[in-house]
This record gives sequence, C-alpha cells and structure tokens, in this order.
Amino acid sequence: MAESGVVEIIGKPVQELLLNPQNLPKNYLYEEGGAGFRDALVPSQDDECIPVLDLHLLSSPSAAQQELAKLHLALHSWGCFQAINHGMERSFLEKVREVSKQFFHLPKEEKEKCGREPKNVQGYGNDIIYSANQRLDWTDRVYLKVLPEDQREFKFWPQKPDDFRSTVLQYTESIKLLSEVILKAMAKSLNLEEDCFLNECGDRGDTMLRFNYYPPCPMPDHVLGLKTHADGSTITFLLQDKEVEGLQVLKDDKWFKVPIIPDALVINVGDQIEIMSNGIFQSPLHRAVVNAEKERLTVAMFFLPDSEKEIKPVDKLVNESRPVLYKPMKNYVDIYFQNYQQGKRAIEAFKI
Ligand SMILES: O=C(O)CCC(=O)C(=O)O
Ligand SMILES: [Fe+2]
Repeated sequence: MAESGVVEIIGKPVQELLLNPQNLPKNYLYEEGGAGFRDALVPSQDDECIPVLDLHLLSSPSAAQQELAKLHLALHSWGCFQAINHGMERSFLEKVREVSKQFFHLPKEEKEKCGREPKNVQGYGNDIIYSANQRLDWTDRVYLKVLPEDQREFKFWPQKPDDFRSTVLQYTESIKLLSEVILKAMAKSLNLEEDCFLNECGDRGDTMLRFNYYPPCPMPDHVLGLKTHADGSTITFLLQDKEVEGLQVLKDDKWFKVPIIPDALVINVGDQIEIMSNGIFQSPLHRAVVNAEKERLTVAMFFLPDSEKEIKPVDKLVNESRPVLYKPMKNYVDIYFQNYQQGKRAIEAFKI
C-alpha cells in the first residue's frame, strides 16, 4: 500500500471535479490520446469476437467436452469470455446495478459516511495516490472485501439505499458459486484434477467487490476511466453497464471493444491464474474508456488465493517442452497495487 511514513493525499471524487470541468487536474489527461482511445476495433468476424460461452452447457455431461475446448481456447487466446446462461435472473442483475447507481447519486455527505481511509482500498473513494505525477482514473468507486465472511468491515459498506447490503450479500453468494464452477472447468480443460485450482487457492482467500462509477467526461479522448491494466486476481467477474460500452481488451496488440450482451458476465483470467497455468491462460490487458454524455457503472468481483498460499505454476503443467515460466510468490496483491498505480505490470517481476 502507500509507503509507510508518507501521508497519503486523498483525491477529490470525480463527481466533484465535474463541477469545474474547465479545470481538470493534469493527472487525468493523456496529451497523446487523440481520438485513439475510442477507436478500438469493433469485432466484425466471429474469430475477432470475445468468445461467448454457455455456462449451462459447460456443466452438462453431454456437451461439456466441446464447451471445455472452447473455454481453453478462449482463455489461451483472449484471456476472457462473456458468460451467458449462468443462472442469475435478469431482474436480479438489474437490482445490483440499480442499488449501486442509487448510491453514487446520493449527496456527498451521505457517500462520505463510508469513505475510504488513507492507505486502505476499502470504502467509497478513488485511486490511492502514491506519487504526485501518478495518472488518475476517471472513476469513483466503492471497494469492499466481501469474503471471507468474518472479515467484512461494514463501516465501509453503504448504508443507503436500504437494500444495498442484502443485494450485495446475495450477489456475492451467487458469484462465489459460479467462480467454483469456472475454476473447476478451467482445471478440467487443462486435463488437471477439477479441484486443482481451488486447492491451490485455499478456502480463506479474499474476495473483493468493486463498484466502478464513471461519470460523463468532458474530454473523453484524453481521459481513461480505468488505465490499461491486467487484474491481480485469479479470476474476475464483471457485470457491465447494460447500455453504455466502455471496456476494451488488448489482443495481438490491437484494442477490441467488449460488446454489451444483455445479462452476460464478462469473466477474465487474472495474473495469478496466468502463473498457476504456467502461461497457458493469459491475463489480458484491458482498460475502460469514458463517455462525454453518459455515466457508466460496472461491478467487478475479484477472487484471490489465501495470502498464506504459495502461488506457482502447477507441476503437471511444467515439462520439457514447457519449462517453468514464473517464480513462486505469496501475497501477490500487495506488490500488484504499487505497480498498478505506476502503470506497470507486477507479473513481469515474476517471469523467469
Ligand atoms: O469497468 C470496466 O469496464 C472494467 C473494470 C475493470 O477492469 C476492473 O475493475 O478491474
Ligand atoms: Fe480490470
């Protein structure tokens, strides 16, 4: 987190900067942006589209083999896919988006009741600022540790709207179950025991939930909602805004827009599965662009291994033709955050 002894300055919420749009702090601006950020390729042919996988088929014995092969290919080439037929009702996903949006629309004083504290990522706020020239993201967030249950710190959880907490608890339970389905399928698609990744992660890992609120931005060609990054998780689930696009994924050095598929969840591999899979699955670089007129809201859930567990490539994925590619490590997230805010990839430090 922030270096000890250094007093951290907490930046203003982006929603407040908007009150004075002529005077945006320069840390938000990419001079070289041009129209570039928003010109990402729109997938045109099937093989240029982020793969779409049917989770119901993935768990049905007759179709599973074919779906597992699709999963393997998706995570090898893109590092992500859109999951449909995941069993969560449209009305419930709507509710998750609705309570989150209601929170960001509350008066400043109400939101600040669960404000982030220096050197802590949890609560309402925005980027931890490590250095004066750090690039800032055009986003306000609520960041919560939702699992393990006994580590929830409710002082950071919004008290309003009234059904925020119950909705988050239900959403967490559903996504947790899905994460187990996906981690098992991923292991099977690599011909590993289905519990392999679950065992590697342990059952006391943190699960973090982040509500990303991107207010409209007066300079969308020169500002990013979320800078280019890969996630430090094992896997991440993203519930996109149902109307406003913004997520882009880098593949073969080209940026692709991730289209909105109603009710789909975007699932991506994070650095820690890239490491455990010895690089067979790729943790993709991605970013979020902003919109001049419209606000955008997304909900990301990140799964992490037990901090006590040593993370390293699974033995069965190391052989003569595929030597070990990453060094073992523990508690990757701490290193991850410092690198992230400097626009660097933590995983580079673990490559052999
Ligand atoms: O909001 C988005 O589209 C991307 C969110 C994301 O990448 C993240 O929260 O790590
Ligand atoms: Fe991300």
